Amino acid sequence: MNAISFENVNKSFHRQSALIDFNLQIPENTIVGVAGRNGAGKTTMLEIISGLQTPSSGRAAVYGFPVTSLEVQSNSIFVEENMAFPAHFTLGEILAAGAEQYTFWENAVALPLFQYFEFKMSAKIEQLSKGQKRLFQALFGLCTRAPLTLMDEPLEGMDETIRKDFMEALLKDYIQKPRTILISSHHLKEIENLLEYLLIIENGHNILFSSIEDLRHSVLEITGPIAELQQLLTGREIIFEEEISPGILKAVFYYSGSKDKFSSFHCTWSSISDIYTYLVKKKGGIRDVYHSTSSQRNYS
Ligand SMILES: Nc1ncnc2c1ncn2[C@@H]1O[C@H](COP(=O)(O)OP(=O)(O)OP(=O)(O)O)[C@@H](O)[C@H]1O
Repeated sequence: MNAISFENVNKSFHRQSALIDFNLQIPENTIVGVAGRNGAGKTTMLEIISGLQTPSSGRAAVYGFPVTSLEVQSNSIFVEENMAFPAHFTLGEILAAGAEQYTFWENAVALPLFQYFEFKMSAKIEQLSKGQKRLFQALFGLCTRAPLTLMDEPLEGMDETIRKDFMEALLKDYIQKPRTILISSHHLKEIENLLEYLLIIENGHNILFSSIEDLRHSVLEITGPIAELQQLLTGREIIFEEEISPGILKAVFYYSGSKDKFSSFHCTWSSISDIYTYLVKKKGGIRDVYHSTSSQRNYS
């Protein structure tokens, strides 16, 4: 069954389009990574699922229910930078409230987890550093074990060791209690081993939604003499190509067969984070900016 579906969703803020003809079906009980450049539309998509934003047109649903319905709201959690807790509560009181509010919360898991990360139950949210606050929000979201868990850049502000520990906790907790988790991040390389699916959003469009398993063997990087490669590449969907040295071409393209066919060339499957980079890469590069400014320099 699909946990989330978007049918032709458009969302604009005044004249700014954030999501355009957005279609998506996410199966239930999976961990999905949401990637995209700044301003791509990731937060807008998550806010629509959580009911914080309304589509300008089209339909978004969770298990077939409207996103703002009680069924959805009482079974989901949205972890994001502005996630607020009552300011006068201690951390211990916040956790007690979580245990009361969320059906699947288990103190036997939650309390040792907060203890491991050295949170003092007598402290208040305002006493936490920026990174500690983000960690507290993310752990709280994890401990709710809500059937639909949305996390918008939960790793931001956490130091490297905390990020690793948090991701390990997330994976272990998910194995104990499978649910649908969407996690947006600019650190795809760090989270890719957690993920079962990857969604890439570019300029408001869903440009890729695929299982990680399929993706690992779907994009080939091949390097060889241009004349020989050009023949092989005819008719293929090229994602990226560059003449890396005179007469030598590097090409990246979708391919679903055995790579043995290309064994006379240097040929590898693209990693998940490289596929992402190729798909969202701007034409040219920062090198071109400097090249054009130096050639336009006028000293007169
Ligand atoms: N409240 C708003 N008012 C006006 N424009 C908005 C608003 N929220 C988002 N936008 C615009 O919608 C587009 C998508 O923004 P969104 O925050 O969804 O991107 P994002 O992928 O989460 O970006 P980032 O990685 O930088 O957080 C951007 O062009 C942004 O300027």
